[in-house]
Amino acid sequence: MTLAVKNLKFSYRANSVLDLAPVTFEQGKIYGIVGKNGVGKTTFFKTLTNIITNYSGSVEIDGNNVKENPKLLASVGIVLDDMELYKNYTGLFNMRYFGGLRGNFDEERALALAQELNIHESLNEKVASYSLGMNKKLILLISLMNNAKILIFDEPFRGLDKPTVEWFKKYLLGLKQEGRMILISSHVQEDIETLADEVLVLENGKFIEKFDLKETNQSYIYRVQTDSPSKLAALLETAGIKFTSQAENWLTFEITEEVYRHLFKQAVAQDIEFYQIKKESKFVELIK
Ligand SMILES: Nc1ncnc2c1ncn2[C@@H]1O[C@H](COP(=O)(O)OP(=O)(O)OP(=O)(O)O)[C@@H](O)[C@H]1O
Repeated sequence: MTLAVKNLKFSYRANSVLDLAPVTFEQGKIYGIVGKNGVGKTTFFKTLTNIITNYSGSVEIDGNNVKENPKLLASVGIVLDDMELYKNYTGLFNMRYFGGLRGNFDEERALALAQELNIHESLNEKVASYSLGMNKKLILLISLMNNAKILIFDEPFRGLDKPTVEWFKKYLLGLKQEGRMILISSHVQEDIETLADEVLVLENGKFIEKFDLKETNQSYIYRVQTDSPSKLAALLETAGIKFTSQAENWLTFEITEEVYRHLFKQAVAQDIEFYQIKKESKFVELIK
């Protein structure tokens, strides 16, 4: 299964938000969609799922146009931050209602998932009485319960407690193994780094960079605070590695893990002490 976006353009009145070159997403992969606040990540997800339809260009699932064939969205699950549930009804009502819209609702599976998410005991209470986290869990449950082949998550971890985030990350990796396609946005670098196979950086309406996080020889940005900045600088210069120096004896440079290991050994041999080491994927620089 593929999800293809072809020359998608969208504006909120005079505010042009998306103007994308063609891009294709494949099954069995997790894609991180990242960018600064307000660049259009949520808008992008809304265009993929017919929440916004007045765009030009096309969104296609296996070559079929989603705007013209909304039934294709039966294979798509989505979680958006501003998603509204029926607050004056119970969690169970919402689960059955949204499940029924799909036509392939498996209540047993949904209840098992509710148990894993630890909201099964609250399903008979009105959603209005739910905490923010419980509300988010119910939205997650609704997106996951239909066995969707394509899953879209806009900031899915916001509002969840740590154990649920850990559970959910493992669950997502399991879904990927099963061959689902997952698109996820998060402002938390670590979430993207631990989950995504590929990261697409959105800026000025376009995906300006794509990073393959599974590439074995990728380089990272290292920041090291050391007791001997001049000795470390000399080491880096000898190795032909460009670096910049910052206040408080921090040095920043971009190298692969293998080169870093070698550099670290050399530093130890020369009695250079590293007080603090920070390692970041390159996409992080683009969204600061
Ligand atoms: N309903 C709307 N009407 C008009 N403009 C909107 C609307 N929703 C979003 N926008 C604007 O569209 C742009 C993209 O917003 P969007 O919410 O898609 O960004 P985002 O990347 O998801 O942001 P964040 O990281 O803050 O969640 C912003 O300039 C925003 O102000």
